[in-house]
Amino acid sequence: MDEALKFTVDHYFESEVLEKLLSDQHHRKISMEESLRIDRSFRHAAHCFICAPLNKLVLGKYPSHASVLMQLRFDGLLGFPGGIIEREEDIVCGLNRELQEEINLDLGRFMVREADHLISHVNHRHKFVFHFYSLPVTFEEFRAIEKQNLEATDYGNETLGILRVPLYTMKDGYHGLAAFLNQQFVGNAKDQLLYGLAKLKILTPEELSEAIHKSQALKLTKAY
Ligand SMILES: O=c1[nH]cnc2c1ncn2[C@H]1C[C@H](O)[C@@H](COP(=O)(O)OP(=O)(O)O)O1
Repeated sequence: MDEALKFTVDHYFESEVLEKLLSDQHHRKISMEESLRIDRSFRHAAHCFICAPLNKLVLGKYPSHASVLMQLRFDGLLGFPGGIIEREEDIVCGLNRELQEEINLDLGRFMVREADHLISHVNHRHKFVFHFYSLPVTFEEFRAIEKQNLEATDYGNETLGILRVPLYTMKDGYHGLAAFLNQQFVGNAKDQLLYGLAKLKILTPEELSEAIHKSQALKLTKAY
């Protein structure tokens, strides 16, 4: 990523304005190096932002430029596929193992690598470090990943199905991404979603700010 964009994205996520909007104040950004030196009483978990480029008019009129995969968990919350890393396990190995278990990712074809790391957060209250990675694929590959999900070991138990994040905005300025942001997310998954969308240049910081503001301003008035 070029330095100018990196500054924009990081600056955006560290700005006081966004800090007030982020859903969970208990997650503090931490570098991968620092997280690996953290007290052994902390657990590590890793989750993955699987995305593909897309040029589609949803419902024939709302432009959408990417597909991003999330899942409905056993507890009714939305999150990304991934999970807890075993004590002696390498983080990327553990993440690939979890992806195989949760969404039946074909590891012969797709594999998350260390270079795909996006951001990590530490939560001192729960003694957890959360690592977030990306897996950019083509749209055809994304479709193949979606189709294989039904055969996952965890499907119907820990995970209740995958979904595509609505990245479009409908005529009323709310339904689509802004409304989606009012769903219930596990941990800091909502902030990870916003971060992934910005870092992979799927949406601009301005588009994200707009969606966040609309999600909060119109939450009560737009319910069906
Ligand atoms: O998508 C997520 N983003 C951030 N944190 C998440 C996400 N999904 C779950 N979590 C949290 C919840 C727990 O504190 C840990 C581990 O949960 P989970 O992924 O359910 O772990 P297992 O599959 O049981 O290994 O991460």
